[in-house]
Amino acid sequence: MVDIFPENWAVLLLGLLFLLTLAQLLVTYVLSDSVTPPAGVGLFTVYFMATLLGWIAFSLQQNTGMPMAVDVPAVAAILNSYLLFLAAGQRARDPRGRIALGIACLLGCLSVFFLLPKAMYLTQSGLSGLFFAATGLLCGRRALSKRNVGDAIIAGAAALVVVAVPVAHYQLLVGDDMRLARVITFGAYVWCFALLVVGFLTSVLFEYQQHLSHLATEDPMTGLLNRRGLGDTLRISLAKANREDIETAAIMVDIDHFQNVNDSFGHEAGDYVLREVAATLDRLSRSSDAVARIGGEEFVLVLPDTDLASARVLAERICNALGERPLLVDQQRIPITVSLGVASLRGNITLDELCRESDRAMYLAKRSGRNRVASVEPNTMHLSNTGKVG
Ligand SMILES: Nc1nc2c(ncn2[C@@H]2O[C@H](COP(=O)(O)OP(=O)(O)OP(=O)(O)O)[C@@H](O)[C@H]2O)c(=O)[nH]1
Repeated sequence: MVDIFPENWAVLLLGLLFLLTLAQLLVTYVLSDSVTPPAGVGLFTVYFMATLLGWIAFSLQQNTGMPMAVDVPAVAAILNSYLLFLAAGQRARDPRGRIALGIACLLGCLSVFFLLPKAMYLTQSGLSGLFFAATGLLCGRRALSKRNVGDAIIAGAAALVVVAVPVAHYQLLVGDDMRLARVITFGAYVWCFALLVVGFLTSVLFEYQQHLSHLATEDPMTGLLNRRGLGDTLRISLAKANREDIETAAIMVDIDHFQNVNDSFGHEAGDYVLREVAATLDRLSRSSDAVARIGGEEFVLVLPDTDLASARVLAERICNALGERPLLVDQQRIPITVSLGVASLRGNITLDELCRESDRAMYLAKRSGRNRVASVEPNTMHLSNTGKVG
């Protein structure tokens, strides 16, 4: 037990923790430059830096016997564990408990001026255990909701301290062994800190990887699928449709004279129109349909297990919903209409074929005056007579 007493380990551990913190800071620095920096990255960075300073104060006190007017390491431990709770709350976007635990933290820090060492130790480790328990709850919940293993590691690290504190208190209060109590909490803090660094890095990198895979399959402006995402989403349902000879329909949607919107109202208004159209398509389609933006002002809906007549009904509904009243952007009314092409295929079909056929129908709608629905069946074409002149 002597070997792991703080006096012997502090300097060695300090080096290890310093390296871990450096690695964490490096990754944080790289990721914080991205458009959407990871949630809580600022407070977690402050926590890691502050904890390192706390370790330095601790090893100075232990190894040099430097006299300190107040128990600085104890205050640092209370403040740092509260900081960790704040960082976890920021990452989980859950501010609950900040004020109540903040008051507890303040009282704990002030108690350093009038408590004797034993009572001070119990107060400090008790409060730290409380803040770590709250951190563990926040990160555990986030790990479940986001399915992020990094948050689970952070929760596990916090649980280590939560378990160690009552064991240490027992050794002190029942066994009257202050030295053993301190060894237990010290060991738990060190392992916890190392696990926290690993957990935070894992959590952030895991999230970053998810973000990259979204970027590859999602249109960032509208939040709809992009071409690749559409292919990924439909792989299974198209394979099923081919195997069971089920009909699949597609609706190609193209905004009419969109260039005029950009020229007359500006690109920002144009982007707004794209987002509004995307939202309407998303709202009017079923959850089993796949909606994607596959070009500048071109969208496609793929409707599994849907025949041509049903797909036309949806297309007419979209045409009417978008054309019935102008969009309001910055007090300006922007009238828009769309041309829609509907196709339905069965047999051994591919996404490319569905897009090609619905595109053919959409061009028929454009050529026939826009703001209408046209459909194609193999070798046959139908033009909507419900389209309105915009
Ligand atoms: N604001 C904005 N405009 C875009 C975006 N992508 C493409 N565009 C614009 O969309 C317009 C497409 O113009 P065209 O292909 O000529 O089509 P159109 O003016 O809609 O004419 P028709 O399709 O024939 O009715 C161009 O002006 C592009 O600059 C985008 O992400 N944002």
